[in-house]
Amino acid sequence: MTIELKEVWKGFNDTHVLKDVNLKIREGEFVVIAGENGSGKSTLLKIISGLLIPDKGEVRVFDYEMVREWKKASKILGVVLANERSLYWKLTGMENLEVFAGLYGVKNWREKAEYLLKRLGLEDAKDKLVEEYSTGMRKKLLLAKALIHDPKVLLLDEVLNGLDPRAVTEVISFLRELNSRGVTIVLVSHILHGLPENARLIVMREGRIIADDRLSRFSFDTLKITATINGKEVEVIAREEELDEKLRELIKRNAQNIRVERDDLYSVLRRLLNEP
Ligand SMILES: Nc1ncnc2c1ncn2[C@@H]1O[C@H](COP(=O)(O)OP(=O)(O)OP(=O)(O)O)[C@@H](O)[C@H]1O
Repeated sequence: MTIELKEVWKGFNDTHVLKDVNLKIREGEFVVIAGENGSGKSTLLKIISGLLIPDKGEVRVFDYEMVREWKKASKILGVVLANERSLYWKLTGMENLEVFAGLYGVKNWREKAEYLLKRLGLEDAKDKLVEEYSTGMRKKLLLAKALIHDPKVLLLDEVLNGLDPRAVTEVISFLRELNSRGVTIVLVSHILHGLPENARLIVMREGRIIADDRLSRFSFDTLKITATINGKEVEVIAREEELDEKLRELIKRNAQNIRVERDDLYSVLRRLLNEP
C-alpha cells in the first residue's frame, strides 16, 4: 500500500479536526480530496506528508512509519501546501529549483529544471526574480519544486486555485501525464471539472471521510433552477431532459429571476445529507 492511515485523530485546542480517519491509497491512484472549508482536508494532507503528527493512530507511506521514518519517506514525497511560502523571492525561478534540487541531491538537476519549467509554461520567466512572478506563476513554480526530485507520490493542496482557466487545464493535463507514468497523486481541490473520470473522490465533512468513490459515480448531471415566486426563493432540481418542462411550470407560476446552473458536488451532498 502506498499510503495507509489507521484510526487517525488530530485536534487543535481541544477541538477534533480529524476523527478516526482510515484511508488506503494504492500506488498509481489519482485521488481528489474535496469538502467544505474547515472539514480537515489540509490537516489530512499535512498528516500524510509528515508535517503534522497525529494525536492517535498510524500513518504509513510506502511502508515508512511517518513519525519515526519521516526523513526517508520525504525523499519519495513531493508536497505543495496551501499558501506555501517556501520560494526565495530574491532568486529566479531557475535558481529556486537549483536550491531545492541541492537539498535532495538531484544530480542532473538543470536538465530536470529546464524540462519542468518548459512543461509548466515558465520557460520565458525562468531567469526572472520570483518577486516579479504572478500568483499563478508562483503556484506553477511550487509544483516544479515539488517535482524536482522525481517523487513517487505528489501531495498537492489547492494548486489549481489562483490559476486562470487555461492554466488549470494545462496543470491538470500535466498531473494526468505524471499519473499515467505511475506517480500517485493526492490533490485537495474544489475544482473537479477536467479531472480524470476514474479519479477517486474523497469527500470530507467535519473531520471524517463521508464519501469515497470514483469521481464518475458522483452525479453532477443535474441542473439547479432558482427563481422567485411571490417574493419567495424557490429551488428546483431537474435532469437535463426535464429542464423545459420545469421551466414551463415555473413560468406558469409567475416566477421571476429564473436562473439555471449546473449542480455542484456541495449542493448534491447537502441534499443527500438533508441539509437546508
Ligand atoms: N494550526 C492550527 N491551530 C488551530 N486550529 C487549526 C490549525 N490548523 C487547522 N486548524 C483548524 O482545523 C480545522 C480544519 O482545518 P483545515 O485547514 O484542515 O480545513 P480544510 O478542509 O483544509 O479547509 P479549507 O477548505 O478552508 O482550506 C479548522 O477549523 C481550522 O481552523
